[in-house]
Amino acid sequence: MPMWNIVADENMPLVEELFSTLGSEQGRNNNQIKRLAGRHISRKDLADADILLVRSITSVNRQLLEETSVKFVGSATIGTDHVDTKYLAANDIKFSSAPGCNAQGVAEYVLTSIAYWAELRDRDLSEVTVGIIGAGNVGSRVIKVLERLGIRCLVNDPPLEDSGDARHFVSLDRIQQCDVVTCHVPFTRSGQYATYHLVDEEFLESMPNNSLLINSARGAVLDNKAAYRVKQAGKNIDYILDVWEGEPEVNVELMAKTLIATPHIAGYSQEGKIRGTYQLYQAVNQWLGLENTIPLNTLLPQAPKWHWSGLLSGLYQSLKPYYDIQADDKRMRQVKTDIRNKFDHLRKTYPQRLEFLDTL
Ligand SMILES: NC(=O)c1ccc[n+]([C@@H]2O[C@H](COP(=O)([O-])OP(=O)(O)OC[C@H]3O[C@@H](n4cnc5c(N)ncnc54)[C@H](O)[C@@H]3O)[C@@H](O)[C@H]2O)c1
Ligand SMILES: O=C(O)[C@H](O)[C@H](O)COP(=O)(O)O
Repeated sequence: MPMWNIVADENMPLVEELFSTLGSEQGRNNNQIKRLAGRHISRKDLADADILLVRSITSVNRQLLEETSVKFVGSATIGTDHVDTKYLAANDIKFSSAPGCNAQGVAEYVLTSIAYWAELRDRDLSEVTVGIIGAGNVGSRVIKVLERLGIRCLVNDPPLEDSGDARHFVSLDRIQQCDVVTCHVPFTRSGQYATYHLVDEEFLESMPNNSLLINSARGAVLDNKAAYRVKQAGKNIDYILDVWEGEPEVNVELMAKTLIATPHIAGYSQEGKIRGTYQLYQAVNQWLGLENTIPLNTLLPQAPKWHWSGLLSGLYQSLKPYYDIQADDKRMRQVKTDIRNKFDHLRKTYPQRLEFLDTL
């Protein structure tokens, strides 16, 4: 008899290595692990499941979990907008996500994006100001990387500011005036700090000419239709977009107007995915009162690291051997038709990418 019935997204690495013998130190047998495509996990699949491990494409809610035996849900992601946490709490289902797991990958994506834009548009990064919206795990890391290179950053994060965080924050109006704006907020539809369409037509119109907007948070943080309209009306602004409103749908007209377009892979470093699964392994162990017998460092690849030189000129060319963001853009643009159905495939077959910045 298996000890635990586990259903896991097919795109999550190391689930077998970490979960199949979980509990075996207590004399229990192998657990049963069923791998499924995240977008198609159904209530039927979970009838006998104890543990459900998902990524961001599985909507976890009453519709999925009612009348199943699931007692633990883990999401190997930073974002949790696909999970109805209130429903889980009300039904005594333990929930855990993986805060910060792929923050480094996103920070490296943003750094490379800015370096690419600066090279293409002949901008001197020592004279550029970057506005960061959201200074949590990802935003803070972006700030650290940019400031270490001497790039000026301004930060907007009203929830942190209101909580008494001592860092210096600026208003959203001030962020709009920056040369580069990058979004690192969770997706929230309601409440005092809702981020739905936080970057709207008015915001984009207020940005200076020759500026850059990066969205690697969640698609609907940027009003995609407004972004298209603003560009179509002739505004001189560049977009680098990793996330899309209504994924796996992609607004192809907007995509045609982007400098870089990628299929929600900003955080897709190998290490980020491994950390995501590992954080769930830790959470399940804690839930069951078990020790973490497998150390994380035995699972992570040893990647070659980029040398911080402090030199801003030629930055993109020095980063490119470590992360080629143009290749990611090309993969997405090669999809000429029916991108909705090919979006998940692009993500599933994403080439291995390793983190190149050493400890910050
Ligand atoms: N593209 C990707 O591959 C990828 C990878 C990782 C995370 N993400 C997205 O990035 C988001 C941020 O990740 P994180 O780890 O930094 O999350 P986090 O929770 O650590 O930080 C989010 C920050 O945003 C702030 N915030 C909330 N509402 C705000 C508002 N209205 N205006 C300004 N700031 C606001 C919060 O106070 C917090 O400091 C995630 O929720 C996820 O949606 C995307
Ligand atoms: O929130 C996150 O952690 C990221 O958006 C994550 O990389 C999304 O990847 P997915 O779970 O869809 O594979």
